[in-house]
Amino acid sequence: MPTLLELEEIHFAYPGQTPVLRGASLSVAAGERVALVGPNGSGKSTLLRIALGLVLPLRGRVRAFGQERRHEAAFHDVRRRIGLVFQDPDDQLFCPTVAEDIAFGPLNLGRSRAEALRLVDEVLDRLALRHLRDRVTHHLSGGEKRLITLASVLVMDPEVLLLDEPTNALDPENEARLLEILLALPQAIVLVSHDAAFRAQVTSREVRLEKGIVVNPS
Ligand SMILES: Nc1ncnc2c1ncn2[C@@H]1O[C@H](COP(=O)(O)OP(=O)(O)OP(=O)(O)O)[C@@H](O)[C@H]1O
Repeated sequence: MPTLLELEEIHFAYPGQTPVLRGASLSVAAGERVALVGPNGSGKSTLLRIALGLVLPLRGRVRAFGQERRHEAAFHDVRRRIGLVFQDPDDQLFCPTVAEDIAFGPLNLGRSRAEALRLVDEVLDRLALRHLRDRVTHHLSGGEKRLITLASVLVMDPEVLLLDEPTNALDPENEARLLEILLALPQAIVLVSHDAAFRAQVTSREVRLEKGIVVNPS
């Protein structure tokens, strides 16, 4: 299977802080399901953000879909093809209504309003969330927001899904539904989750971020 995403020897420090990543490497092949684990604050979310160019590494290389990506412009294509479900839905949802939030990506890609709204309805039906379509986004519950962030990513039909604690705030029924949805998807997945049972069901390989580098558990 072709390698879709390759992070090589990534070094990163937030301004004024000790380095969080000190040579972390991770590669993801088409269709692969990888769990990224590690203690709180070990840099898992940071590594996902680096994959999309939301923060730029101090050293190291990001290769996506066969090309090295260094500058903001080179990441636009990456963000269309790799979808990140943020740990905090409030970082992702910013439109007045659910439908507008989900339509934002397709509209941004130049789809017509009618076409974007058709895609919104399609993804909401797929996730059994049609009843939330016209709700005010910031009035949704934590779990509902999380499911809508997933919808806003799936509507773009990305080739790779990066999921940062996707089960946070989900009740058992919605967690089971999320699991069913993920298992039915063809995409490669990188899953950050502290929930070992959920990881075991979704992923087939586990890597650990420890002291700034990715190690494979023995
Ligand atoms: N925007 C930021 N500015 C400064 N420091 C940050 C910022 N974002 C994260 N950090 C710090 O960088 C470190 C790594 O954070 P990160 O969120 O990547 O860890 P994580 O492994 O995803 O943690 P968790 O398991 O708690 O979600 C932490 O010490 C965090 O406090």
